[in-house]
Amino acid sequence: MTMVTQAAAAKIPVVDFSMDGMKPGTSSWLSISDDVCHALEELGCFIAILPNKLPLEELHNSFVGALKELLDFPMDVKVRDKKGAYLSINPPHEGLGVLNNTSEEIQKFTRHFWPNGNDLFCEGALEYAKAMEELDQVVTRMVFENYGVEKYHDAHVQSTSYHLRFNKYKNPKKTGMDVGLKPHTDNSFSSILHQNQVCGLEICTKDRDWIVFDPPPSSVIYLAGDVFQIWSNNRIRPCRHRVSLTEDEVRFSIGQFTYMKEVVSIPNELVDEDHPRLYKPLDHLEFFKEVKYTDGKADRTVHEYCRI
Ligand SMILES: O=C(O)CCC(=O)C(=O)O
Ligand SMILES: [Fe+2]
Repeated sequence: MTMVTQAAAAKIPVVDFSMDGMKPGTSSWLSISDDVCHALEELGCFIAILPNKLPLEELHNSFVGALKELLDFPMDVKVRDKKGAYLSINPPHEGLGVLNNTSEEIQKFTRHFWPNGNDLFCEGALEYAKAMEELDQVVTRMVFENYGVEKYHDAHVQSTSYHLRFNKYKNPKKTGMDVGLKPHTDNSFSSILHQNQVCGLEICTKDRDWIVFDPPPSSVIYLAGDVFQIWSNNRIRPCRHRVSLTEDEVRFSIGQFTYMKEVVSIPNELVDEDHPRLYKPLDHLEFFKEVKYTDGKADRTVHEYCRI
């Protein structure tokens, strides 16, 4: 295993979205756009400090606090009529997903577990999902603008579907297992992760060092997935990450993953002599129909699927 480094040279960039008056076209917007693009090209991720309007502290006391109760439901409740939404990728890991996190789906998901309702969970999840959706749209807009292809951004937003997943990792001291998730990149366009107070997410640098995600207050981590790389014709680096369980505690995390409903094609503006077209247009949903999983491992990557 490679060393986990916390050296000052290998830090995850922090981008602050909480500044007042950050509007498209302003100098702070442009400078943040540069930071976002640079971080996604170099490391495939950055830490985002969220706008103050999202009361993350409160959400921790309500919605994040309910994750324990959620993942403690008996297995038959967790798997029942939630096709594909229950998932155990590695023995210490369990995840439950809302496959299309519209408010209707989040309400349906809540009623499945709490037939008499659970407003704290449902409203917290809705508020969280909305804030992550907004963050994703700001980030993709910044990248599209930075590459001079902002005219495609509205269509991109229209084509995006958002999925939530609530993850639990059992206590490693109790199970004797410390690998939460093996190293991987996500087959999403983008992923946004948030965790309870238990660390464990690690990011792989270009030099193959692993850096621990130790979040500052009010923050999440934004990760580029495989499809972001494909869309950008290899400019954006998909973030390689893993989960190592080192603390004597149960770990919870929340992921929001974006998938594209329409075919993803590389914008012509991003193809030139220095950047020949590397990928065929990708039907992301078709990919998910064709890919086969064994023990949580896919039989092909999105890259293999659409590489020219
Ligand atoms: O739990 C985490 O922090 C990471 C989750 C993750 O990498 C995934 O669900 O793909
Ligand atoms: Fe992941």
